[in-house]
Amino acid sequence: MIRLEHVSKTYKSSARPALDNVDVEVDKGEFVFLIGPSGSGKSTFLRLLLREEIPSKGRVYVANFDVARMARRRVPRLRQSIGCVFQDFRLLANKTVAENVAFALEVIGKPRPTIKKVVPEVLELVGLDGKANRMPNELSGGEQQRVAIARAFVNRPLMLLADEPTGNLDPDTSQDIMLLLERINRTGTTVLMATHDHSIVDSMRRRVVELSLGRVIRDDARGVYGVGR
Ligand SMILES: Nc1ncnc2c1ncn2[C@@H]1O[C@H](COP(=O)(O)OP(=O)(O)OP(=O)(O)O)[C@@H](O)[C@H]1O
Repeated sequence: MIRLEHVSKTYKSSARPALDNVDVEVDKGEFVFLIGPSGSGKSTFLRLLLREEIPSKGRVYVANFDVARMARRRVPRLRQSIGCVFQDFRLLANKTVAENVAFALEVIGKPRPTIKKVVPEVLELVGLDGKANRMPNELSGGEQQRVAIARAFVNRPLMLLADEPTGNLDPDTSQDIMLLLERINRTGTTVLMATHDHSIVDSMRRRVVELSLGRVIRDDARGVYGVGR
């Protein structure tokens, strides 16, 4: 599903590589935490998968895409197969919950009857039935993140990339969001989540890939956040 082969990325303005000879393979349906201190390369890793950046060296494969080498016109197809969730939710403030989710389908040209059918289904899946007509500022942080997850998942992507999805949430709400991500993972969707949240990583005991200064320093099948620390 995801394969990085000898991937290095050095940004123009910096001497040290943000990623340094990284080899990682993630199979379909896996749930993987990407951890490491600030600046260790987690966001760069995710951006390479989306072709928001191109590696300086090495190859990046996502599904059947050779991401760094594919034609630019195919990039939207790649991005349609990847749902994204962020720390700051990134909802459209002037659209309702249902409109935010529908918008993700409108921009890829889904027919209106399909949209009318699947939006309520996905809102129910994320536990937001009854809130379809609320505006984002009428929701709690946890509810806003549920909308963002619904929007990311409504097109049934092959994988979900989550960059610090619980970073703005309290511990209980974070747990609820993790249960939801687990549920999405159980549908067969690969989940890759960058996080600093020790307690979540420790409680879930999933695969942990740890970066330090752009290198993979640990890859545990059922890891915790900090071994020997
Ligand atoms: N657009 C950019 N231009 C130059 N340097 C960058 C750019 N983006 C990231 N970097 C540098 O690359 C390194 C890795 O950054 P990255 O954002 O990938 O780390 P991170 O692990 O996601 O950090 P955080 O947890 O703070 O988000 C850092 O040294 C950072 O300063």
